[in-house]
Amino acid sequence: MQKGYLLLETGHVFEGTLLGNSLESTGEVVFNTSMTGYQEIMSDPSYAGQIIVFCYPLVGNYGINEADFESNKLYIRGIVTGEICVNPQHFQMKETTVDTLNRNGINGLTGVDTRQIVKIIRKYGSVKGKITTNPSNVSFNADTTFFIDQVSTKSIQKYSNDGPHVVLIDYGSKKSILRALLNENCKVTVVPYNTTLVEIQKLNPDGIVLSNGPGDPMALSEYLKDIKLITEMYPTLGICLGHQLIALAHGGKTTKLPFGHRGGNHPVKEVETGKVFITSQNHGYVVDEKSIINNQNFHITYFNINDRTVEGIRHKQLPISSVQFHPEANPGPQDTEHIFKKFIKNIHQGELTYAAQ
Ligand SMILES: NC(=O)CC[C@H](N)C(=O)O
Repeated sequence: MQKGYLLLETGHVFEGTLLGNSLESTGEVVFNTSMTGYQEIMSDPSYAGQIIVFCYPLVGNYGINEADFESNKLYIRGIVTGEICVNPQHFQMKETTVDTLNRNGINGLTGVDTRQIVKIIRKYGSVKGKITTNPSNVSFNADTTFFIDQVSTKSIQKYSNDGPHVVLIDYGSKKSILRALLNENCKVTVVPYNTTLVEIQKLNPDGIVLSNGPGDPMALSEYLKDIKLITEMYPTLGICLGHQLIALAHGGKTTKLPFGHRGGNHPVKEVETGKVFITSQNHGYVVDEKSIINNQNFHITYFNINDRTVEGIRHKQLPISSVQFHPEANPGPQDTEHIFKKFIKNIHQGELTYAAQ
């Protein structure tokens, strides 16, 4: 058992026990309020470069299995827990959480009052932090890594099926998005984030999905022109980062939330029906409300009940829609699975819309 520390750029220091076999790592410290789903959270590529503080006091009690990974590799910079279970039990379990951290060279710290860290992040906003063995090492270098390059697929991946052909643009897509599309019988082609408009046209898709992904959506500004054209050619669904990119491509704006939404119980209201859905979320940026209200072509379809931020938008004429939350769930509620069904319906109706132009 080695002593370790979480140092925050606010000057706060937390002492705990080091997990994993990497001795030092730095990243944006974010908290997740989900009570379960640590495996999906740790393997969600949208967390690339971040240190995840789990609010739920115990992590690891049902181990890690083969089925629930959201990516093949872990891209996080570390986890911080109140308690870690070193002797988990579950019939599907293949390894412990600490085994997974070690296998991926990821750092961790346990035995820390994570509620205190959450209070600090809520007070100061998003903060940088460091997991280290040396509590006096308080320098924080600016991290300008472009993570999408690391998390996106390097080559085109094809999945055959009988339904409509969907091109999934991979900015660090969770596996659950692919699973949800295959579940809807879609033939899916996963393409790298920098695939050009012409290359996508050659694939002859029936619809496009823009995936989730890490970092500031503005880091992809050079691709916005192509994204706008693609969305105007094919029925499109954007999820999380994909949603932010659609908004930006069509003249909207994004801003950074003080400490983000990360958890499995975020209530969103559907404007059209007044229905409330409980959603799975993981984002630090958000589409600016005014920039959509002032946009002639888009309207807001969902908003967050806790802070009234934008949770979904739709084009007024074309079948382009996007959501900030995660309809693919995992972890978290599956209440918004119907978003995928609506998208497939849009694809069929979209054929008519585009043919009429
Ligand atoms: N899950 C996501 O796609 C996150 C989108 C973006 N990186 C954000 O933090 O807002």
